[in-house]
Amino acid sequence: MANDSPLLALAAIISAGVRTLEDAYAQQGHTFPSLNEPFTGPGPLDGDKALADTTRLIVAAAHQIIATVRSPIETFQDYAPALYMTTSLGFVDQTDIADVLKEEPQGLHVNDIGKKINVNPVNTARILRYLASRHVFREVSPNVFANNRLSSFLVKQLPFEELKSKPTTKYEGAPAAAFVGHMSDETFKSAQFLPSYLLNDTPGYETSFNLAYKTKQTLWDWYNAPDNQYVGSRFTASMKGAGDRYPPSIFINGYDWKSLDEDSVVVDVGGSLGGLTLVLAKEFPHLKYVVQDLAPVIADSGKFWADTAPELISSGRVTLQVQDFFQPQAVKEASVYYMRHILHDWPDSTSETILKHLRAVAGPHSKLVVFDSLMPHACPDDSEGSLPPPPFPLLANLGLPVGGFLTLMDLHMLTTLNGLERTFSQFVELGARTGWKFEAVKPGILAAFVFSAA
Ligand SMILES: C[S@@+](CC[C@H](N)C(=O)[O-])C[C@H]1O[C@@H](n2cnc3c(N)ncnc32)[C@H](O)[C@@H]1O
Repeated sequence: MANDSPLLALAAIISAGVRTLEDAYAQQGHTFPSLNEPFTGPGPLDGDKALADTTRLIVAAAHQIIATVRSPIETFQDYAPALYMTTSLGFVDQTDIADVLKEEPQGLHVNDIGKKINVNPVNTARILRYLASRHVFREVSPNVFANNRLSSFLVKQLPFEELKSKPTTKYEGAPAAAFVGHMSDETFKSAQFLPSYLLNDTPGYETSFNLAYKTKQTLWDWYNAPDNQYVGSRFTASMKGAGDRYPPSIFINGYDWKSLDEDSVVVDVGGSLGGLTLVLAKEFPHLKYVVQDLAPVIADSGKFWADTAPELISSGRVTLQVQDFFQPQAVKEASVYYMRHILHDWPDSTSETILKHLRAVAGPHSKLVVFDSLMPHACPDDSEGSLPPPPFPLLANLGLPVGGFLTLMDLHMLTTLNGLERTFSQFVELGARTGWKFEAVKPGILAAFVFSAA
């Protein structure tokens, strides 16, 4: 019986999902994008929610089938040295190889690549072959490499050295490269210290990042130090890329913004450049928005708005404001204080301080809207906001594409900031401890929690 066999059931999920994808593309007169071709921008079906769900099921099943059929030793030979993926991608970022190959659709010999990036060609080939064997780049003939769909995503437009020497220049339009840089540089160094941090081998440090860099500064203060402006800007670009990945419907439907009166004031707490506010301001032009962040970020934000929607600044619809979470909140009795990817950056004690500052100035009708990941358990769970049970025999949190990503982000938060991705009850309890009453949650790839000040 096919469905009694986990392997056959996994294979069936994959083949049914692939059929759905192929049919959907065929109906639109397209073929599914080839891995061999460079990425040329979002495809016509990229925003289709049902197809995104199908893709997640395929990835979950494919990953689980590999874990099932592969011998355990081979799996650990893959998992334990995963650091070489990180370092190889970091090398590509620092040497601009994806940019070098951008104008070379037929590929370039490693001797020529080596000359252009000033690195020994034999070693360059070793890195590129490692990546090509994992579907990043393509070895089109011996020692000749070309961009493919994945590697072309790392094109930056500006060379690494130029980005580095102009601290205010961001990785514009290259969020994947910014993410790779952030992960392969300060994160990679910090993660090595995670076991030591957890075992408290070297007491007195708040995070693995602190231990790695022998600093007492938070990651935020460190980013804002004059010597680290480039890494800080890179992180901001990476954040914007992560934010832009989310379908706007999460934010538009996450709260009943339409119900707010004309000129109601809403505050993007820790809004970075203001990417989320831009989404909301376009959809709900009747509201007044305040984007708050630390001074260097608000300086970058000014440039972002000047480039993208200067009319919203000049009309006073959007205001940019320097505001530290840990100082009394300047905007009193706002209709909504909203925050995306903020609470996961901080441990409970600090998150409480942030929320109490907001509660102290909240009016009786103020709401708090928190957009953050909702951490699912890896086992079945019937708490509010939890995922619907997936098809047999997938992990309850779907493994790699959902639970895998969220647990990765959870460890990333722990490593760099001592933050955490929270479960449903952790969110509700955090609200209750700070005077914010849980009202509703809309689950999804990013959950929207609504709390009231009442
Ligand atoms: C993970 S990012 C999220 C940014 C934005 N909400 C988004 O979703 O794109 C966290 C933001 O918190 C800001 N931040 C960190 N410490 C802060 C503080 N003490 N006061 C105000 N903002 C702070 C950072 O500068 C950064 O922009």
